[in-house]
Amino acid sequence: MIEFKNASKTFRLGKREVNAVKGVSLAIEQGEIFGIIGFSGAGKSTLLRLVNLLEQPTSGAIQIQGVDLATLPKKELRKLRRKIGMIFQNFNLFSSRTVAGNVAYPLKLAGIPKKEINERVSELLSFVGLTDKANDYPEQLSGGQKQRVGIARALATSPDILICDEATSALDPDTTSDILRLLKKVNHELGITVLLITHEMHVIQSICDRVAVMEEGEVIEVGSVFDTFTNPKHPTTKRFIKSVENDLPSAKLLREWREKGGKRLYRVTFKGEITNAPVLSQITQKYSVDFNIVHGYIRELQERLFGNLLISFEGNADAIESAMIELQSIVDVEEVELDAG
Ligand SMILES: Nc1ncnc2c1ncn2[C@@H]1O[C@H](COP(=O)(O)OP(=O)(O)OP(=O)(O)O)[C@@H](O)[C@H]1O
Repeated sequence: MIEFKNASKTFRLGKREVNAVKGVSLAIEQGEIFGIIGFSGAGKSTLLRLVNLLEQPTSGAIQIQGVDLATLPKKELRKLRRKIGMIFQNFNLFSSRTVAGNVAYPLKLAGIPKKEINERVSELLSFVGLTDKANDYPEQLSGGQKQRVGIARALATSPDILICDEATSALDPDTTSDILRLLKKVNHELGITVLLITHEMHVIQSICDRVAVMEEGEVIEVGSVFDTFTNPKHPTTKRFIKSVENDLPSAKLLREWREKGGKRLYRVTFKGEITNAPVLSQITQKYSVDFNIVHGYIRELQERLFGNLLISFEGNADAIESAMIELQSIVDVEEVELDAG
């Protein structure tokens, strides 16, 4: 539905060129929540700004529902922009307008009659849970409430797409969760495609269906959130995942484990149904081997389970090897490289 076709954007600063977006090809499907993650300067904001032509691509194209934005006459482009709502990290509300006034603004611009505007505004404020704040001014609101106004305003013209530019980065963790829940509701109940950028992996983990990882203007990895979390390919993706999933014990815990005689550690990963099966106990019993879970977690990602456990085995070396071979035929097992320390 939103398609980047080999899109690039180069900024010229005097003699210097900044290649903010380099040959990005991505297709974002209608109705999905798609996240773009990257460190500061990776090119995320620039990529977003190409979607509503706030920036023109230097080369390549951006298509929405098959229409190349660059070919649209001004009037058509204005019409299309109304179908793309946008929310921002710093909310961008009009401080001189009330909550209702902010939400009404895009409807006024679109020339909607006053009575209709009033009805739509109260419907939107009820949707975002701010009915009682209609006559307040932005400065009287908390950050989370301001973002709710931003969302109501972005939804006013019934967009097909909602673009979120670091929408939760200025909010505390609880408020972030509330806003992410609201974005999920926007997607589920209104069928709106949500395209968000963030530098926080937990945002991707909590609401996205798919994720693209950006670095130095390029998309270096793209896939479902489940696949990306359970099988990240690029080192940068791995770094992002480490920020939410600590998959190694601390040096202190490892030292204690070694002091108790621990030598070899294996990472066993379970995906989906198998997470609920007693695989470990059955196989270790069969070969009379003991096992000890040193570290790990089991998570629900996109309604599927994913387990990542660090395990040490005790018993006869041949029996451990046989158990390991059988285990490897069912789940992923790899020995963890431990530094000498
Ligand atoms: N209007 C501009 N003129 C010149 N350079 C720009 C402009 N906008 C962005 N850049 C440069 O393009 C690169 C990508 O910036 P961009 O803001 O898209 O990254 P980002 O991933 O969104 O980072 P952040 O999270 O810090 O906003 C950076 O090097 C930035 O300095």
